Amino acid sequence: MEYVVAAVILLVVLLAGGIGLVVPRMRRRELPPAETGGDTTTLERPSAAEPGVQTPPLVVPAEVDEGLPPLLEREPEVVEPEPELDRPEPTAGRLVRLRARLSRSQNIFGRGLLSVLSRDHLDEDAWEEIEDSLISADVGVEATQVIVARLRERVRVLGTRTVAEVREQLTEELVAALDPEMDRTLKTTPHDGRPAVMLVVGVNGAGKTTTCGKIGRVLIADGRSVLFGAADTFRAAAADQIQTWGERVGAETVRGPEGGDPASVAFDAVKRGIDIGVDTVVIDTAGRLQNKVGLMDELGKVKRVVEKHGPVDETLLVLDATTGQNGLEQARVFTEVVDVTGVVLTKLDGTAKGGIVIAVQRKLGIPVKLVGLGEGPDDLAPFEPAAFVEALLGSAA
Ligand SMILES: Nc1nc2c(ncn2[C@@H]2O[C@H](COP(=O)(O)OP(=O)(O)OP(=O)(O)O)[C@@H](O)[C@H]2O)c(=O)[nH]1
Repeated sequence: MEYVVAAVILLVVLLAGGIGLVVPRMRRRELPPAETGGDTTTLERPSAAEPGVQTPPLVVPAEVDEGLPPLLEREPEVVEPEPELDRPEPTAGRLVRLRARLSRSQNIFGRGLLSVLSRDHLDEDAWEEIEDSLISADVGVEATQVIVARLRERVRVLGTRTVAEVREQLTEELVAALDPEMDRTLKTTPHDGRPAVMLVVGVNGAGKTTTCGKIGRVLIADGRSVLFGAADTFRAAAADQIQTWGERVGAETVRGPEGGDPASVAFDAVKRGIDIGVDTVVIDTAGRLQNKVGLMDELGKVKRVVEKHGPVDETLLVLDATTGQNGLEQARVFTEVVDVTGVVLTKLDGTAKGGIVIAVQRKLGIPVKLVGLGEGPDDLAPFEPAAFVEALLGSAA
C-alpha cells in the first residue's frame, strides 16, 4: 500500500513537472490576440496596409521579449535618400548653343539663299529666287516682299558687290523684320506681396505642357522659385507630366481631380503660391479647339478666377512651328480670348521653315519670347533676333 501511495505521489509530481515545462513553451509559440493588457511592447505591422484601412498594431507580451529571440522582427528603418535635383542649364547664350538644331532651316536660308546672293549679277530671276526661298521658309508673302524690296534698294544705292556685304545687309533686314526693339522679357518678378502669375495657353499637342516644364527650369536657372498649376484637367496625363517636371527641379505642383474645373485648380495654385511665397506660378491650361465658344468660356473663366488674386502678369501662347501658316489661324483664336503677351514657338528643330518666327510676329504683333529647339529639358531658349538670324544663315556664304 505504501508503495502504491508513493507511486501515485511520484506520478503526480512528474505530471505537474511535465505540464510546468510544456505550457510556457507553448505559450511562447503562440502570439496572444491583441489587447492583453499589462506590460506590453507595440510593434508596427511589417507590411504596409492598404491606404485608408486602419490596421491595429500587433501587441507582444513583454515577457516574450526576454530571453528568446523575437518572433516578429522590426523592419529595418529605410531612410530614403533625398532625390537629387536637376540643375538646369543657364539661359544666357542658349540660342547660340542650340544653333545647330536649326540645321533644316539653315539649308534654305544658309545654302539656298546665300548661293543665289553670291552670283555675279543679281538679275530679276535671282531676286525672284530669293523671294521664293523666303516664302518657302514660311516668312510670309507680305514680309518677304518688304524684306526683298529693302534689300534690293540697299544693294542698288550702295552698289554692294561682295557676297559678304550682301549677306550682312540681308542679316540686317531679317533682324529688322523681327522688330528687335520689342520687349521680350518675361514678367516673372513677384510684386505686391504675391507671386507673378503666368498662364500658358495653346492647342493640345503644340508642346504646351512640355514648355511649362521647360519654362519652370528657365526660371529656376535664373534664380526664381516656381510653382506649377496643372489646370489642363482635360488630359489625365498632363498633370502627371508637369508634376514630374516639377519634381526634377524641386517645384511643387497643384493639381485637381481629372476632368475637374480648371479655373478652380488655377485659383488654388495661385493661392498656394501666395501662401508659400514662391516667385512665379506657372499655370498649364487645356486647349481644345473643336469649339471656339467652349475654349473662350474656359480660358476666360480661368483668367477671371485667377484675377481674384490679382492680374495675370504674363500670358504665353505656345505655337508649333511645324504647323506653319495654319498655326497662325489657331493663334488668332487665342489672342481673341486672352490678352497674349508673348509667343513660344516650339519644334523649330523639326522644321525647315524657321522663317515662321517672322510671320508670327508680324501677323500677331506679339513678340516671340522663347523658342523650343528639341525634346530635352533645357532645349528652350530665350529668343534673340540677331542670334537667331545668324543661326539661320549659318556660315554657308
Ligand atoms: N522636337 C521637339 N519636340 C517638342 C518640342 N516641344 C515639345 N515637343 C514634343 O511635343 C510633344 C507634345 O508635347 P506636349 O507638351 O505633351 O503637348 P501639349 O500641347 O501640352 O499637349 P496637351 O497636354 O494635350 O495640351 C511631346 O512629345 C514633346 O516632347 C520642341 O521644341 N522640339
